[in-house]
Amino acid sequence: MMTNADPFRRLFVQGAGSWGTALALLGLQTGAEVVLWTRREDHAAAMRGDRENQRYLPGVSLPPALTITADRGAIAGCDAVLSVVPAQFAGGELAALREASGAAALPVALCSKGIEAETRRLMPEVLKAAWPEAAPAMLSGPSFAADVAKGLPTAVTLADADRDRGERWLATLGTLTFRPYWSADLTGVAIGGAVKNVLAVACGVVEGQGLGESARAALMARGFAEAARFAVALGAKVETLRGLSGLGDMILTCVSPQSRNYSLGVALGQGETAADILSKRHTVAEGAKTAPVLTALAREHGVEMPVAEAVAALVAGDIEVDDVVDSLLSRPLRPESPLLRDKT
Ligand SMILES: NC(=O)c1ccc[n+]([C@@H]2O[C@H](COP(=O)([O-])OP(=O)(O)OC[C@H]3O[C@@H](n4cnc5c(N)ncnc54)[C@H](O)[C@@H]3O)[C@@H](O)[C@H]2O)c1
Ligand SMILES: O=P(O)(O)OC[C@H](O)CO
Repeated sequence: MMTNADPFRRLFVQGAGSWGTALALLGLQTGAEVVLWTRREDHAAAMRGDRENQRYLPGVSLPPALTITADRGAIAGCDAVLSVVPAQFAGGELAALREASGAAALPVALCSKGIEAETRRLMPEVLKAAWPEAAPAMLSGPSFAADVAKGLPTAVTLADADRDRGERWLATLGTLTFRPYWSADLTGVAIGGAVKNVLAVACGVVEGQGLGESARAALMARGFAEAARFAVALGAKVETLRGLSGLGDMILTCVSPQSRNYSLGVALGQGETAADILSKRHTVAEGAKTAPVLTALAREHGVEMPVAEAVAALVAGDIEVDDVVDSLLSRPLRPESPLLRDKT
């Protein structure tokens, strides 16, 4: 137990991809009753039959205590929700769950890392629009589902503007090996998680092009600077970006072949097209959908984000990979001071 706060007792986990499944198992470990919801009945039936999520988290047993369902009505009696649906589907799924709950005023921890393309909303704004009665929290940080499911040490940020409710989330999810740290800055946590996916694609491109680790480190540092400028422009705290959900997750995702976003970048760097790569996968690489909406939002706020712009152009197929590298390398030389300058 990490805190003396009362944990939530019955969790509804919305989304049975790899991360939803790993988080559902964490909830069971801290003693909660957990309902794992998937949108497809055949997926629910397969998981119930196999006691394994073979599609998204193979090799991990799902204990009998875990309730697995495709029925949103199972939210009845739950006292908290973890929403783990890819960012582009989160709004619709949250609205449907609100209806199933009878518009209940439940705490909802948003665990997706992206920006809704259609509305340019960050995840807390998506929740507010879809389910205004819900009390928002954000869970984000360096954490591969497979690592968490194996019980490997992991630390993340849990943001909730209400400290007491935040402590309840820490009590609900914290274990000896999974360490959530509280923050009040939901906007900063939402931005860190969304932007790091885009930067990871860029770092993968550097790897795919064989440009070397020095180039990748430079790109990470410049990418962090643009992420921090963007976050400050949207009212987030720069220290949040320096924490687990910002810099921490960027370090993990920008160097690891285990990352879907980094792997997408590697394939782009090797000359494949985004359309081809994404059509072959059934898992999400959130950075592909986030890059264009991120750059649009940045322009709206007067923040230049050249790394994100390059990723957006590459994913859209508007530019060749060689030209992306040339454009990044040919930017003018000038003082570094990344956080003092809001326009490059
Ligand atoms: N996997 C991780 O290690 C990890 C860690 C932290 C955060 N996240 C974040 O969690 C979120 C979910 O990712 P994941 O890795 O669990 O997904 P996944 O790639 O493992 O699985 C895909 C998920 O998308 C769902 N999906 C696909 N099409 C859909 C649709 N039309 N409507 C609703 N849902 C649909 C599937 O049902 C499945 O739950 C993402 O935002 C991701 O960035 C993932
Ligand atoms: O596989 P990725 O790139 O979606 O990254 C997963 C997690 O977000 C890492 O923290």
